[in-house]
Amino acid sequence: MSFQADLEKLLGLSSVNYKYELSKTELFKEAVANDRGRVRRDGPSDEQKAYPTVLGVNGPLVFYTDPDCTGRRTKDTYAVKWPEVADEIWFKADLNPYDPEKFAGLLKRVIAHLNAKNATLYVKDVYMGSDPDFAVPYRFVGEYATHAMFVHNMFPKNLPGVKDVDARRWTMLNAPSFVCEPERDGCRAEAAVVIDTRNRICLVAGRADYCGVNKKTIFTVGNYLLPKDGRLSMHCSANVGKNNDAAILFGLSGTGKTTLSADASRRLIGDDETIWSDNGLCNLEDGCYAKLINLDKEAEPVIAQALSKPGTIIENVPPLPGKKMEECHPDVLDLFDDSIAENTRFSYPLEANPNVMPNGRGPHPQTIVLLTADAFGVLPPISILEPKDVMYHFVSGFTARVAGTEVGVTEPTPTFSACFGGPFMAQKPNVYAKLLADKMEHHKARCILLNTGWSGGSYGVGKRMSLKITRALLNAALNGELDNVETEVHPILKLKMPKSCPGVDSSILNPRNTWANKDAYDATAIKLRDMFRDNFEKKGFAAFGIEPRI
Ligand SMILES: Nc1ncnc2c1ncn2[C@@H]1O[C@H](COP(=O)(O)OP(=O)(O)O)[C@@H](O)[C@H]1O
Ligand SMILES: C=C(OP(=O)(O)O)C(=O)O
Ligand SMILES: [Mn+2]
Repeated sequence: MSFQADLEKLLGLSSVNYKYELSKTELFKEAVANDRGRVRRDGPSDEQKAYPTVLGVNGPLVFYTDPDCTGRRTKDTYAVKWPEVADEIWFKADLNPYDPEKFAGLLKRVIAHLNAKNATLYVKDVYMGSDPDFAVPYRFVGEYATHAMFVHNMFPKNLPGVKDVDARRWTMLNAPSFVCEPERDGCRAEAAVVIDTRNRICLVAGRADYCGVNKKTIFTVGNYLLPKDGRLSMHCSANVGKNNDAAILFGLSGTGKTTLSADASRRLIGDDETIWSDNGLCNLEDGCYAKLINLDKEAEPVIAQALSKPGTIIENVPPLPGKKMEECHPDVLDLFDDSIAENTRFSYPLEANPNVMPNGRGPHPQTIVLLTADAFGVLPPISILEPKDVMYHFVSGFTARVAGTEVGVTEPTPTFSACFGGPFMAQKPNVYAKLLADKMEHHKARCILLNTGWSGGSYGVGKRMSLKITRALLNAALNGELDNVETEVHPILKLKMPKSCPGVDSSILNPRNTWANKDAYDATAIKLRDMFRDNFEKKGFAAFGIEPRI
């Protein structure tokens, strides 16, 4: 069936103007010409007037999202509560149930809106995953050329050998010009992101134009589908060392998956979503989506070098004072300016990194890394985990971020997000935990908990661990240099801390040593321990057969 006939049948799109499979150059031109304010309800905002979406000939496409939408709208993310998935899907505050009738009404209204305005829609056919055994056909249909270019950058294309493409395809409809009406549409706000498992549709209705929505939504679908066939889908990055030794790095946003997996001495599999199946590891993507804020070009050379490559997309980074975006070259951007967003981003195709694994695949991992960025500053910089500890920390999914960037805010915000990616885990955490336990048992990987957060005190007193130290700790673990090292057990947090590590001052390995005020350290560690215990109780993890470890 032609894609038009397919979209008419699936969605009822009948009087729209498709731009199908435009090249990146064409999408680039369309984005520059049209994306700025074109489909916004009330025209470009002041920010967008100041920073039009533009670019030079070979530089990046610089895109500014709606100022209120510089990240994912987790509270506005839903899955339709069809009876057949009502018990299976893990509905929660960041994946809410959507009433099936209300969803049918909303979808109809979005389609009527697009038909009425004779919308131009960009269509891209890609795959989630580069292993034809399980790759999920993903059709993007949306109003922004920028989003189509993002999808082109980020996902595998032209994958031979995928079976039943038409029957298995998922379609995203992304319509930022629509405005949801909560009362009528049954949602919370003027925008909603909804997954419909029965019809294999992802709907982005309204202003949710952060590029990341176009990947995280379909990953949530992947996390729903792939475990059904025994494939473990994971919110983790992955890379491979010189001895064909693979590592996976789990972590919530901001903990270092992208940064630490981009290592010139290791080949990258992927920076965000990885499948662990009987075939080994496989990336779901074909690109990276790195944070740009305060990028230290010396400490992060792999990401920095990709900045000068053609065909990349930069999101929400303002130009340096006095620079015009028309000169657009990465050097006119102020990577330290967080006035639009802390979450400034950079999407680049994997081909912009010279050191990647072919076809996004690699062997079974020898090392499992759980990343956390503990802004309380009490977790050890590195801990060696037994399999039972891994399961405990995997379901706990702890990180603590700084509360905000306002002056005077010093209290870290704890987050417990199961499987280090709660919002994207469409099935219940025990499904992923069981698969991880089985695979770990079978492949005997070593495991560490790496704290990329604060040392020498909580946020406001201590400092974030330097990338140099974090990388030295990580490399020592990856090289097996911590396999037989002497350890001590943290008396409160029950974590096994190495007493020495090559290239790292041993005095920092026990975090208590780095705090001037030992009583404050002990009190904060106890507070964090109690948070772990409360979370474990509240979520009922014991019922999954997970042992409490703290
Ligand atoms: N010690 C550290 N380890 C990892 N990242 C660090 C460290 N110190 C600062 N950072 C910064 O923290 C951020 C980590 O974000 P990122 O790698 O994008 O995480 P994720 O991909 O898990 O969301 C980056 O901006 C990085 O520069
Ligand atoms: C793109 C995202 O992932 P991460 O921050 O984990 O890189 C996101 O959370 O929106
Ligand atoms: Mn990332």
